[in-house]
Amino acid sequence: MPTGAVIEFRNITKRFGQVTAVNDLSFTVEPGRVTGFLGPNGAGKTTTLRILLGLVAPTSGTATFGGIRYRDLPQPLATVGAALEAASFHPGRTARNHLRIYQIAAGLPRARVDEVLGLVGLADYGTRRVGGYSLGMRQRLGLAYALLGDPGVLVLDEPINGLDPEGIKWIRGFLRAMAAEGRTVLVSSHLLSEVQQSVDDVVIIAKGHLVHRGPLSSLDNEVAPQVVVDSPDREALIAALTAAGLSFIVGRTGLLVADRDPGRIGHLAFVAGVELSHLNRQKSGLEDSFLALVGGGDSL
Ligand SMILES: Nc1ncnc2c1ncn2[C@@H]1O[C@H](COP(=O)(O)OP(=O)(O)OP(=O)(O)O)[C@@H](O)[C@H]1O
Repeated sequence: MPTGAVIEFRNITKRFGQVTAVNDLSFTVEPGRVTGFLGPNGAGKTTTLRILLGLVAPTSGTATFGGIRYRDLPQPLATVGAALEAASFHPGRTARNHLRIYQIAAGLPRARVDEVLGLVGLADYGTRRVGGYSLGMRQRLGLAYALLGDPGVLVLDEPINGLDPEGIKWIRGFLRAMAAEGRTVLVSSHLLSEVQQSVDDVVIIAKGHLVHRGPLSSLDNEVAPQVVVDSPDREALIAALTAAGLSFIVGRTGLLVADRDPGRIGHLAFVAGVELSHLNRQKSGLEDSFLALVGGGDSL
């Protein structure tokens, strides 16, 4: 059975000219667990993963597997399986031929190709040209490639993107099974809701900075916008809240105000002459905490 290694990012910074894509990022990812690497589009997730896999040089800092940088790993395919993009397969080649190329290059047994196709549910499609694959099937092929060397670490960039409900259900079980076997599983996503049912731990970044890390449950009430309020005239309500110096974020159910007292918000709206359509006190859910941590829903 493969052994998972600890992934460690230590003070990773990456600048592209004027843009600081990743800013002094440090965290570890543990074996035997699925870790969600979350943040809005542009937060720096892909850059961080590319640094981990030796595809981009960091401006400073180190990223290692069990203390070893990717490029120094004696057997990279047997240590780390990565799926960064789903689209880069030659359309005229069959899935089996794609995998054969890597299997031969890595000196793996030929039978491994059909094994991994079976593991990702593509056993019946291995002889089809990849050009005819759906996005979901290409995602699965990317996973098959990642699994070729039976690695102890899986690094997957947005693996749920483009999957249909059946595929989403499948990959959730797949990620769980991989971690249950002792692997280290790091999965990026810009949507917490997408991975919520699959992850044990979360690492959340925004604008290249770490904003939260811990077990998924640590997000519950991590940030506590306690009152949900809405109005048929939302702009007037926003103006009244802003004038009162109250901070809020725009959630799915209304404005989430960082205040514990609905009576106070109701009074404030009454004084400002703003009709309310919704007012209640709420324990913030995981998604609302996530949105608050990454700076609201605007950029999602
Ligand atoms: N090669 C590059 N040259 C210049 N800027 C870049 C480059 N790669 C990334 N960036 C910038 O770095 C920031 C982080 O991008 P990155 O792709 O890592 O974010 P992300 O969290 O993966 O977002 P997404 O989910 O949209 O890919 C963005 O502002 C992006 O425009």
